[in-house]
Amino acid sequence: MIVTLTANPSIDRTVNLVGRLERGTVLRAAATHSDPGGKGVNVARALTSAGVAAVAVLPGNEGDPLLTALSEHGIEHVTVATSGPARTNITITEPDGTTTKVNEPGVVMSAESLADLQSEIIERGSRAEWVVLSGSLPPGIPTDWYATLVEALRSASCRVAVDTSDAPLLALAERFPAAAPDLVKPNSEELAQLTGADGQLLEESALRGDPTATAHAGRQLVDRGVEAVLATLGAAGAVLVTEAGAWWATPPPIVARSTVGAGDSSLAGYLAAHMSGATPADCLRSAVAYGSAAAALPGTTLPTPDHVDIDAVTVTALSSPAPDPA
Ligand SMILES: Nc1ncnc2c1ncn2[C@@H]1O[C@H](COP(=O)(O)OP(=O)(O)OP(=O)(O)O)[C@@H](O)[C@H]1O
Ligand SMILES: O=P(O)(O)OC[C@@]1(O)O[C@H](CO)[C@@H](O)[C@@H]1O
Repeated sequence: MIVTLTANPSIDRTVNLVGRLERGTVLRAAATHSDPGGKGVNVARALTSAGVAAVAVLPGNEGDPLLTALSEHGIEHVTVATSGPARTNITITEPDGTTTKVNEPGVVMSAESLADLQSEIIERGSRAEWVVLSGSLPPGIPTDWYATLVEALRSASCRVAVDTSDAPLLALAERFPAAAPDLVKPNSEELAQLTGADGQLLEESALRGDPTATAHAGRQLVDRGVEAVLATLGAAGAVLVTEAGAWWATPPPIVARSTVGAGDSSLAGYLAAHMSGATPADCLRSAVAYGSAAAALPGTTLPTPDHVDIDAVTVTALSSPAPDPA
């Protein structure tokens, strides 16, 4: 069983524009649709479609449209009461595929709801193979909460994966190695936040065929206690770094329609393969296959195994980046 935590879930409202996004004008939408969202929710959705048992833990009150949508999608979920309905995050897509996203801050979480959420995760973590801590933290949650959770889950037998950004990510890294997870899934920007690298350069050099800088940045985190770093690089695929080595996987050519949820699908693909006992290289292959399948789908539509072409992904072993002399 995989338990995902989404402290800041959302309804993802996608608006497909007829033309280009022009600031300060009235724009016409060709179509709109809504999906249940939030990073951990997306991971649980993709895992469920892949036939891997998953439960999404999130704040939410009975009658919240997000919970109704989760039930309609057949996603197992557990909620703790909170102070209001889930936020709505807006995705605006233009006909050429350009995507603009506006995320609300989320519902303020009381100390009581936070304590309930923490107990739920720790209790469920003690019976799970993996706990996945994903996404931003809503107002009311201390920025170092993920660090606290990772440390609290140390005594449980589960593995812990974290996918977050900005202050919660930096607060987690400040408490490495005590709070170093089994897996982190930064994108290029997040890897840059953690290591001081230039995120755009990491992606650009991988796109030109050289992922070495990403492997070196990932190695810095392994040296600080993280067991595996799955660094996703958009169209350039992803790099996996562990103590044992580093690998780069590139996706098949696709027409990207919406990358929203691509990172979450990558994480789900990695975990689904890991649960089946796959090698690190094959976990990476599955991550990139799921990520690129998601990027080819509209809005926050997540891939099912039918969308995923594992064999179309190319995996290359990289010469192992040396440990940081510092
Ligand atoms: N343009 C693209 N072409 C092919 N694959 C892509 C493209 N964009 C993303 N992907 C796939 O999706 C994975 C995750 O993408 P990315 O690095 O953008 O994650 P992210 O920033 O975490 O995504 P999210 O928007 O979900 O937060 C990549 O590793 C790759 O497999
Ligand atoms: O605001 P956060 O928590 O950082 O990200 C939330 C979000 O953008 O992440 C998912 C895609 O990864 C979407 O479903 C959701 O809207």
